[in-house]
Amino acid sequence: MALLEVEDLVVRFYTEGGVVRAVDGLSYTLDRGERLGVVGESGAGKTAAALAVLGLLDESGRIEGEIRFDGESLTAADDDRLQAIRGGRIGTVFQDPEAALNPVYTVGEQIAEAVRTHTDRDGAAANDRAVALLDRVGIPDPATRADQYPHEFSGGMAQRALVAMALAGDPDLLIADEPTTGLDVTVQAQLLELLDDLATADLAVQLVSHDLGVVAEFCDRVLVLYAGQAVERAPVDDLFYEPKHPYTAGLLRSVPRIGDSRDRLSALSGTTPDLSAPPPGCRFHPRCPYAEDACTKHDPPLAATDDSGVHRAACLAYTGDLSGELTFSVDVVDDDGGADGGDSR
Ligand SMILES: Nc1ncnc2c1ncn2[C@@H]1O[C@H](COP(=O)(O)OP(=O)(O)OP(=O)(O)O)[C@@H](O)[C@H]1O
Repeated sequence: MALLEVEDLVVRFYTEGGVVRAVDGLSYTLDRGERLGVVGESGAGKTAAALAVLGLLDESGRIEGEIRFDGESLTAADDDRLQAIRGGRIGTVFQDPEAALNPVYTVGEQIAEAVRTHTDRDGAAANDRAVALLDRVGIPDPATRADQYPHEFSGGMAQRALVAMALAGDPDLLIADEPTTGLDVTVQAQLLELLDDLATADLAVQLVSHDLGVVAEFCDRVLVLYAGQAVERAPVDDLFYEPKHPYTAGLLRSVPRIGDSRDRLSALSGTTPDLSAPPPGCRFHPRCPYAEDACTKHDPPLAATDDSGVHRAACLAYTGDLSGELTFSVDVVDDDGGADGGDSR
């Protein structure tokens, strides 16, 4: 049984401008110890999907579908139960660590509070555990640091402290939403190294990121979202070296590369559609260079692109309904960081 099972998830926001279907029929699983990257442009529904799993959508958000964690339905769980799981068996790390810490309590107090809430440790044992967790996430002189306030921490240190807090309940799953965004490049790399060190057979990670480089480096499997739907799902190398969906290929071509003077902006033109009135058929068809008449009528399922079925893409090319062929080329980055000549298929 998978650790996390998401089945036909729909997230709707009720706004003055109409009903926004931020996530529309999303299904995926995450195994124990696995690292799943969730990528896509801004507005793809990455955060809404993560918040739905955590039961953290704001009041205008409504969920349909089924979410199971370790066999237990989270969609059927009451608020108390969800709160116990969240921060306990599912840890979270978000962007903007300074905003996530409370300025009036010391960092150690905040981590100790999470330890008290999610374990049976109390008093001095909880404080000791907080210091041990700060040590675990690589904060030097953790006992002194525990007594400091958030404003005394740099952005990178604050993010480490939040990772420590996320570990308070000894989670099986860490949901990290843009955890390195906003940190400077060196600090980003260090934080990724820390996550790499923590994510073992005992800790699965769902990493939400718009940064394809981060995902390529860290994840085992990748889920590509477009306009609230999964358009491609594959093991990380397959996805980056042999994307099967025109949107993924466009995303990869949009990544700027050192020494490459070609106009990358032409790689993916247009923007994410209005999710209160998405285009009919394949949602990507207005931006797709391969679109045919059929694409305006049929919403393609996430179909197998090979015999094994592990690499799936939602494109009519894989249901036999496209008369043309997909022949996109994708530059891959070789080990020394340069782009090679392109890999035409
Ligand atoms: N609280 C909300 N109320 C109304 N609409 C929302 C709300 N939160 C998200 N949305 C809408 O849902 C859609 C998906 O948003 P979401 O934040 O999940 O995208 P994302 O892929 O995480 O993008 P980003 O990278 O910008 O965070 C967008 O159209 C967004 O405007």
